[in-house]
Amino acid sequence: MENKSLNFERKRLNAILKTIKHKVQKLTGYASGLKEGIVDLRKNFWEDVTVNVDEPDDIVETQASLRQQAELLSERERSHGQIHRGLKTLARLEDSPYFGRIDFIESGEKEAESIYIGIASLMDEKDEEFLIYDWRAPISSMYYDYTPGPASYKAMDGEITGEITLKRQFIIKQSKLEGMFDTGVTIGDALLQHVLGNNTDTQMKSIVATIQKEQNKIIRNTSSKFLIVQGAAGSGKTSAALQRVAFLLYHYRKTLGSENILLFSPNPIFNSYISTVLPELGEENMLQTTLKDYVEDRLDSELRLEDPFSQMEMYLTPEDHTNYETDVEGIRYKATLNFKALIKQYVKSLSTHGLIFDDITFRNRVIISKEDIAVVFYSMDQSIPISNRMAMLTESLLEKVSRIALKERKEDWVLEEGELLDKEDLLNVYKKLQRNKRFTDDTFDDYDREEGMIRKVVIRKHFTPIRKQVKKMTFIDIPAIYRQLFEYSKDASFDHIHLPSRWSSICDETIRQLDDGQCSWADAVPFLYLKDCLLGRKPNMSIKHILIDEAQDYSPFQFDYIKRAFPNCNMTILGDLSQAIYAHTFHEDTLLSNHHYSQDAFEKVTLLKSYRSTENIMAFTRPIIPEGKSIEPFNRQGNKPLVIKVDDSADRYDGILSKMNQLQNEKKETIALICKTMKESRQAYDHLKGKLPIQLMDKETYTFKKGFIIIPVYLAKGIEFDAVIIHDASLEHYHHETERNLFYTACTRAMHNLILFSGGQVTPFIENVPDTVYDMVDYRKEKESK
Ligand SMILES: Nc1ncnc2c1ncn2[C@@H]1O[C@H](COP(=O)(O)OP(=O)(O)OP(=O)(O)O)[C@@H](O)[C@H]1O
Repeated sequence: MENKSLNFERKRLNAILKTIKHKVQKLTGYASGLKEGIVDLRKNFWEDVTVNVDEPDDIVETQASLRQQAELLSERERSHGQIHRGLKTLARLEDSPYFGRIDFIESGEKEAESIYIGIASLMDEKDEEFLIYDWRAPISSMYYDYTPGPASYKAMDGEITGEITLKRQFIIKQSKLEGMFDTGVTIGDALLQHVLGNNTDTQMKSIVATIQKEQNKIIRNTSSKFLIVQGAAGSGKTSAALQRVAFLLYHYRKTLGSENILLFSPNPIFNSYISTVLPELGEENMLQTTLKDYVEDRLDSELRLEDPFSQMEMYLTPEDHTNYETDVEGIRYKATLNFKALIKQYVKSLSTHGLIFDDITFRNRVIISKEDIAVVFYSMDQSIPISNRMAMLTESLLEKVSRIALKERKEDWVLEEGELLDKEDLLNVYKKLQRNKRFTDDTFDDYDREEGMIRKVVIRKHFTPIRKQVKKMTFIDIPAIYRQLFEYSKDASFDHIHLPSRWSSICDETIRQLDDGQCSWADAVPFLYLKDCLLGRKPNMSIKHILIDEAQDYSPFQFDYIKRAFPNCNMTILGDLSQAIYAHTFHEDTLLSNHHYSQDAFEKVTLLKSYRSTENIMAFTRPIIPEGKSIEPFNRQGNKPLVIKVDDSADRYDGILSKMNQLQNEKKETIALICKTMKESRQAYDHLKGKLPIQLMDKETYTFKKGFIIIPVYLAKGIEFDAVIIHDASLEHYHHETERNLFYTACTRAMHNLILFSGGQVTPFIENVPDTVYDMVDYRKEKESK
């Protein structure tokens, strides 16, 4: 019976491959014909256009003829593009045409239809029947949602019900059927075991063939404006998010393109880590940014922006900082909506007084003084919002600048400078004169006119940049206004706004940094918020969907800012509270909390099953966090985690070196030594660099290679490795409650092996881990016994 099915599927696969080959041949034929046509059309473009500009009628005709020719060309180019994309899809299908099959009898019908599911649809040669359904098609959803038995799906014209009589999975690689499983449970363990048992890569893979039911809900959700996903480490949040992008691009293909979707990712390495998933699915990548890049773009280099990772280093190395408590309290407070309320209150006060302007200068001379600007601003109707008054002020300053420019044109220096005009400018002046000459024969007039034109050119050259600056509203000194906020609130108290206990010192420190031209990461979004309140802001309308990964690390203020910047967007927000590692997220209200969405349609999905790590590793990591009990491991066995106690640094690096080599011999492809900070990573690198080919990852690293790497935990967010070695899991290193999530995040990066080195007593974070689930050895003793 089994052989019969296998033979049947082999035969069918061969038939499908034949169809694909035919289609490839046909399309390649079309493509080369079309290409020749395009080349010819481009070559002969002007020959086929009737160009005649003698009479107005002829000009209109010429324009029409040109337009027609251009349209013809672009239509052919479009078709060529489509064929090219079609060929690419066929090439992907040829490699692995489908991964699933369900046999479905629709209610009222007698016979089951076999539905084969792959990464794209394929029609038969007559274009009448689907040989393969795209995994995103409505009917395909049953594959992910149901076991054999009653099933239904939502079609265009309503709910279709029926029964699944067979559910089958295939492993097809390089056109060969390598495996086949009939499954009783949702996307059975066999295929998932197979996929997860493999080594990982430096690039994430799509999970299209093994999407789980709970993940499918996230991927296909089209009803919520805010979809919030709280998912355990390794539960497939990022994987589901990327599949979701592919789904949305398919579902809304007429209105949504990859350029309308923006993903906020935790760091640049992550950007490259996930960059191949969508192309693997035949889609273009969405736009990607980090919050740091997004913010930096908007700061206009007014201030030097601190890197979030420098803030992180500071947070994790209290011993290196004198004002540690104050700094951390400042970071936490500036992350809150309380601080936003304080800024709002401050902006209100600026409506009547207190705005700080800059002089507008020209040739080292003040042409409009800051005092005059303030007078104009504050003489406007105070009921008009500040940002609208700023727009009116800009208009009035532009007019004033034009008047000054006109006056300035008569000055002697203008003519002097006119003599120094470059050739091109002079040529333009003469050409213009020449054009005008047909109207006059008077050479005196010409002389005056030439001088006038030269003066105009000189003035325009000088005043264009001034006008540009005025339009950019650089006459408002935002850094000074932001600085003034701390003077304004330093010793004040407000009725409804809470201030932290060390507020006065926080203000002093912030003022010191701003005077130094520095904007701390904690101040970045508040600064931009103030800037927007004063200058107004054009919301981004081209982005229609935003995804925020590692969302637990965003502060409420940062999230609020993103929400306002993209008011029309739907959002998918994914995170794990147990992996919140930033100073501002510890014990703070993060954007995974429901109340951020009280006024908006939102839905929350919780993912509890985790797929990344073996069951043995999960038995070790789950007790580290309070919520660990509810996380369900996926049944996949491996080695027990190993804790190695070392006495000194020589033993530590000896041990790490030997474990790394051992893991490589066991064919582990990505082996990461994870440290708490960058400082620690550098020290480890200095010890190991000559001894094995190891890559040190820092905030400027955008990609990583297979083999050995050293990385601080915060840069490893979202990424995974075959084997993880924790550089120092001692009590001394991880004991603050604030470091628990960091330690958990580090351990949960491991897929197959987890080894922890500890000098002295081991971190108390593993005190709830039963000692049966891991091995502990003393490095020295073990070495001596060998
Ligand atoms: N349905 C699935 N089929 C196959 N593999 C899966 C599936 N879901 C998750 N995985 C695998 O589990 C691992 C973890 O997935 P992913 O990185 O998306 O999880 P995450 O929730 O974003 O993790 P973290 O929060 O720890 O960064 C990846 O190797 C991914 O391929």
